[in-house]
Amino acid sequence: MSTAVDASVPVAEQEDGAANILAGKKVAVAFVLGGPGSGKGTQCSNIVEHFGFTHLSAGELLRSEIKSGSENGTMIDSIIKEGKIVPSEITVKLLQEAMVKSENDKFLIDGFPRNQENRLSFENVIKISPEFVLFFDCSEEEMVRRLLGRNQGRADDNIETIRKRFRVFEESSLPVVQYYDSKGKVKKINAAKPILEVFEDVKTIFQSYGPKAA
Ligand SMILES: Nc1ncnc2c1ncn2[C@@H]1O[C@H](COP(=O)(O)OP(=O)(O)O)[C@@H](O)[C@H]1O
Ligand SMILES: Nc1ccn([C@@H]2O[C@H](COP(=O)(O)OP(=O)(O)O)[C@@H](O)[C@H]2O)c(=O)n1
Ligand SMILES: [Mg+2]
Repeated sequence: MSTAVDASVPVAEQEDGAANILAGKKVAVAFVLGGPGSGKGTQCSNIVEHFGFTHLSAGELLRSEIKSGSENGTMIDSIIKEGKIVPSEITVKLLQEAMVKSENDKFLIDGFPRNQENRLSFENVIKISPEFVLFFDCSEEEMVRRLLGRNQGRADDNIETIRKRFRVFEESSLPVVQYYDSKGKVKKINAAKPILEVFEDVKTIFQSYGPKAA
């Protein structure tokens, strides 16, 4: 995979690999990872309210793509129903479009990167390193309970697909968390607690992070 600089994007003003330029502006990104049902979306909504980030959920972008009747929709739909991971070029393109369209310069990218291919594709195409990675740690038993009670009409919130998603999470997503941990970028949160208590810990991270995230 090429790591060459894309000439259409201004040369990045790297600050410790963290801030970067997207369509001419400096952009800060936090990745939000954790198993299915760990509370990523719930906490992202709270972070948006308190810290002014734009929330981009990779899963939501893919579900909108299905609904829009795009030519990839049928393929994405069957991958999600199998609990597998959609090819990175599709997901990264959707994220890139959403970031370019946004007026904001601070993004929470939720449910991404879900495997090493996702991570490398984002690095190569968008060329932004995350400021940090929030990792929501929760037991499978609790995550199953939450997913079966979520009631959002999702085609993948059934016990058969949930089991598959847990295996994909262990095999493909945890290595991404380990990769960022080796770079000292992971902020691990105990996500088994009630929503407001989890948010207290999330707040501490964003508050101590400094002006860019405040
Ligand atoms: N800390 C928590 N305790 C109990 N239920 C929670 C908690 N966080 C989220 N939930 C609920 O669990 C379900 C899954 O949460 P969600 O934020 O969609 O998780 P994810 O995006 O990680 O799959 C939702 O119904 C949500 O209201
Ligand atoms: N980076 C991503 C994110 C989601 N997805 C797909 O979308 C599904 C739902 O993702 P999600 O983030 O909305 O799911 P939750 O972890 O929030 O329950 C995943 O199980 C994958 O099939 C993907 O292929 N690649
Ligand atoms: Mg979610």
